[in-house]
Amino acid sequence: MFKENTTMMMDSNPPLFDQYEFLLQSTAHLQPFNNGNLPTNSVMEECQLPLIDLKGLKSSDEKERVACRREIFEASEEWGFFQVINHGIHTELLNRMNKEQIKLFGVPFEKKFTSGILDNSYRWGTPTATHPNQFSWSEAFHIPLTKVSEAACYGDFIYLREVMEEVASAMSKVARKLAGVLVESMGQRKELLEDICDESTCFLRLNHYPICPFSGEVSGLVPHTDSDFLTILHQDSGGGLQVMKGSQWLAVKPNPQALVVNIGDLLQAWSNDTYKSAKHRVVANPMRERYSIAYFLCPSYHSQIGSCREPSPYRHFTFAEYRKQVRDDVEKTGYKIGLSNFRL
Ligand SMILES: O=C(O)CCC(=O)C(=O)O
Ligand SMILES: [Fe+2]
Repeated sequence: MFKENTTMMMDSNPPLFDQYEFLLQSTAHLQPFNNGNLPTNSVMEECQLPLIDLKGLKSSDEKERVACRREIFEASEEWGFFQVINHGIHTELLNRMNKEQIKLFGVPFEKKFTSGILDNSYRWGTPTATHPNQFSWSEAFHIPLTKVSEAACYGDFIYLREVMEEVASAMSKVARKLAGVLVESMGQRKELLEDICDESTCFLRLNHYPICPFSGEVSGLVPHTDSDFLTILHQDSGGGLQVMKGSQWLAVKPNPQALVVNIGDLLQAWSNDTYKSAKHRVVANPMRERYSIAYFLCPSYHSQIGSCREPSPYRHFTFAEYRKQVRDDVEKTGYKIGLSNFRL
């Protein structure tokens, strides 16, 4: 196990350059193809996502409660993405998390890779990429919620454990509250959500996007939709997150008071496509690194993902089936196909 007092070292970043170069060389004979995924350096309008004040949900005035629920519904229907303020998570906690995250990613690469820290959940680059435009210039830890409290996962990062526990619990509350509103808005009982959501499959993802010298050609995180019910994201102030609306990429303007919320594939399926699981990506940055933390609200593996109203546009499937299909597709093609594989 490693020591927390390791100073920030030049070799903390993974060898993204080598992996990317290798991909470039091994695909040099192929026709270049642009499937619309390539990032762009061109100046893009920053969009203000719908900004929802969650204090409305607690209002003693029923009209205000209804109006807030409607805003959540409409943003999920129109955008699949929104920001929330007065979400109940202290800025001070998020700042502490950010500091611990910087320390964690500052550990030498070899240690992150081999020490087994955070349940062996360290990932970097894109090992499944078969083409440079499938490559993500980033590193991450994906920690199942069931492991967040386990002292053995942290080595000497004792303080990180404390902060992660607090963040996981706070983000979980926000995620469940919002998903509950959305489930009720599609005419379902919110207890159904409580029954099928399970700590063993929910997870936290800590993302780090190192400075990238190829920022015009490669993404920080390739375009994707999330394979969950709903995601809560805290990003730093540097920007870089982009959302697909219609057929256009829009840059999300960071708001230091707000958390970003996005609908995942499973709520899109359950709502018969009323809610949108919108594609999003992170552009790479040649000047500054970026950190974010995401909480993914997921059902237990055996849960059936059905439909709020028959006929459903999708065949019913379990979360385990969905995960397996996504993994198989990525391994075979380099891409996630996602919900369209399940469309009837
Ligand atoms: O870092 C971000 O802003 C986005 C992260 C994300 O989309 C993910 O982890 O699924
Ligand atoms: Fe995502």
